[in-house]
Amino acid sequence: MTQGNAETADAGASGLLRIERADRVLTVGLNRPAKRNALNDGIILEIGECFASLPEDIGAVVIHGIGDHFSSGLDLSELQDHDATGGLLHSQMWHRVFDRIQYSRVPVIAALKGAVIGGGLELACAAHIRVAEPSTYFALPEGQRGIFVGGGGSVRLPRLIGVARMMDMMLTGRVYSATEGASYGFAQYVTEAGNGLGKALELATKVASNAPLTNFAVLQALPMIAEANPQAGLLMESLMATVAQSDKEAKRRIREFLEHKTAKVKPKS
Ligand SMILES: COc1cc(/C=C/C(=O)SCCNC(=O)CCNC(=O)[C@H](O)C(C)(C)COP(=O)(O)OP(=O)(O)OC[C@H]2O[C@@H](n3cnc4c(N)ncnc43)[C@H](O)[C@@H]2OP(=O)(O)O)ccc1O
Repeated sequence: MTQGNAETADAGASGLLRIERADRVLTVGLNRPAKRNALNDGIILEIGECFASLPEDIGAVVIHGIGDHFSSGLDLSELQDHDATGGLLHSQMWHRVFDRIQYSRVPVIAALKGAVIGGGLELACAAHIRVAEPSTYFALPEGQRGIFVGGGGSVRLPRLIGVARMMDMMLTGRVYSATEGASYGFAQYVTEAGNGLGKALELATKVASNAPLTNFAVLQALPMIAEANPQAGLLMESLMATVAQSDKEAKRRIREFLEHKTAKVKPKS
C-alpha cells in the first residue's frame, strides 16, 4: 500500500490496494481484479492500515474496485484453514477494520459496479454513501457456501434495507439490481455506466468542502442520535450543535454568507 501526497500514488509493495490522492480526496482501489477483488486477509489488513493512518488533511475517501467488479466477497480459499477459534478471530478482525471505515473522521463513499457480494457488500455497508453503476448487483450467497456473514453485515445491512429484505437475500439467494438497491435505500445514487467512480469523486470533493466538525457530527453523532431514546437524542443533538456553532470555522462560514461571499442554496436548474 502507498499513500503519496502527489496527484497520484500507485500500488505499493503488495499491490493489493491502489491508493491515489487528488487534493483532499483519497481514492482506495481494491486491486485483485483477477480474483474479482475477493477480500483476503492481506487486503483487509491493508484497508485497516489505510484508515488508521489517514493523513490529517484528507477530507473524504472513495473506495472502489479495480476491474469490472467492486468485490466478490470473502476470499473463500482462505476460509478452509479456520477452526472455530480462527473463524471468530477472523470475523472480529473484519469488524475492527470495517469499524474504522464506519467511524472514520471523514466521509467514505463506496463506488460500486458489477459484483457486490457477501463480504464485499458488508464492506460497502460500512461506507457512508454508496454510488452504484447500472452493472452493480448485490447478493449474499452465504447460505450456498454454508457460512454466515462475518463482516458486520447482520448489524449494518438491516439498518439500511430492513431485516425482512436481508432475510430474503440470505435465504433465497436473491440478487438485487442497482436500481432495486437504490429503491431499498442501499445505494444513494445510480449513475450512468462507467461514471460511478467519477460521481463518487465529485461527491467526495463536495463533502470534503464541509466544515470538518459538521462532518464529524454527521458521521459520529447522527447514527447514535437516530438510535437513542428521543430525550437522550435531543440532548446529544443540542450538545453537538453547541460545539459546532462555537467553532471559529462556523463563525467564519456564517460571516461569509452574511457578507454575500458564499454560494446560495438553490435547486438544480
Ligand atoms: C464466515 O465468516 C466470514 C464470512 C465473511 C464473508 C462471506 C462472504 O463473502 S460469502 C460470499 C463469497 N463469494 C462468493 O460466493 C462469490 C464467488 N464468486 C463468483 O460467484 C464469481 O467469481 C463472480 C464474482 C460472479 C465473477 O464471475 P466471473 O467474472 O465469471 O469470474 P470467475 O471466473 O468466477 O472468477 C475469477 C477468479 O476469481 C476467483 N474468485 C472469484 N470470487 C472469489 C472468492 N470470493 N473467493 C476466492 N476466489 C474467488 C475464481 O475462483 C477465479 O479463480 P481462478 O483461479 O479459477 O481464475 C466475512 C468474514 C467472515 O469471518
